[in-house]
Amino acid sequence: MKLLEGKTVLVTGASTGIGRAAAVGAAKAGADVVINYHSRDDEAAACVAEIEAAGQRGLAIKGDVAAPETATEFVVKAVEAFGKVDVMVSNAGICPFHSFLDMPVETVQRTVQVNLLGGYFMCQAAANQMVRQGHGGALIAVSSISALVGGEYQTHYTPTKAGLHSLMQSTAIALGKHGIRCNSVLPGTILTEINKDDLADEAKRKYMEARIPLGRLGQAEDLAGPIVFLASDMAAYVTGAALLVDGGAFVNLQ
Ligand SMILES: NC(=O)C1=CN([C@@H]2O[C@H](COP(=O)(O)OP(=O)(O)OC[C@H]3O[C@@H](n4cnc5c(N)ncnc54)[C@H](O)[C@@H]3O)[C@@H](O)[C@H]2O)C=CC1
Ligand SMILES: C[C@H](O)[C@@H]1OC(=O)[C@H](O)[C@@H]1O
Repeated sequence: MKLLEGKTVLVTGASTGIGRAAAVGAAKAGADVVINYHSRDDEAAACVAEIEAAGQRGLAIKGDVAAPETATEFVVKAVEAFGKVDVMVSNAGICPFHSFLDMPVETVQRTVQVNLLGGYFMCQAAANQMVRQGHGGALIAVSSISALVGGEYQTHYTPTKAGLHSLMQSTAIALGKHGIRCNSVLPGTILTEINKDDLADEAKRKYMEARIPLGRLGQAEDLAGPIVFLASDMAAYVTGAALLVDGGAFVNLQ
């Protein structure tokens, strides 16, 4: 029996990067998968094709996670299509690198709305559905190593990642009585579109690589296993936890 057989997994921001790897990983582990995506119809369709190639049902629903109604609609459409929601992977996020002293108000507001409030509304909508269903579930937030450390050009971003980590701790308490487990993954530096421009700087990329005991930057697929694990019954007694997936970067002080 596959780890996620019989489960319906929802993933936000899944047309690219970590979200897509999580969606495809969940399908390979036997889940039907519904993805949220913001704008890239072609990439969303390609993700659904990968889910179907793994032998599972897939569905893509467009929407901006910053709008609370997107979360309600996402869950309603997932239930209409596949009957239930067992897992919510709240992954959608942005990181427009910018210096602190002249940070535009709109950049701060949008980053908080997408990363933190988007995650909040998605997890809340999924949890309400899970409570109605009455057989538990799992919420997984894609937080970051940046929940634990700072970034000079990420003063608007790192608080949202700390916020998601904190959200999973509080929802673990609020939802434990309903059998809903709440955990976060804390990726290190993973090569995706979100940091393509930042890591185009060869010196920065080499510096980041040199800080990682496992000797390489991460790939989106490195997150699939940890997310599938936390979604699965193998993690039945894991809640309120945060799993670093960073090649050892966080512990590498000297
Ligand atoms: N790449 C990295 O080094 C790390 C990434 N993360 C987090 O992982 C998550 C995924 O990012 P990546 O896969 O790295 O980059 P990515 O840019 O490939 O993925 C982000 C996804 O979120 C979607 N998205 C953005 N705004 C949205 C909105 N308003 N509504 C719906 N979807 C929206 C994008 O369309 C994209 O598919 C983000 O939350 C990011 O903060 C965390 C730690 C490290
Ligand atoms: C986008 C950044 O490269 C990435 O985002 C994170 O959360 C990591 O800590 C990296 O800074």
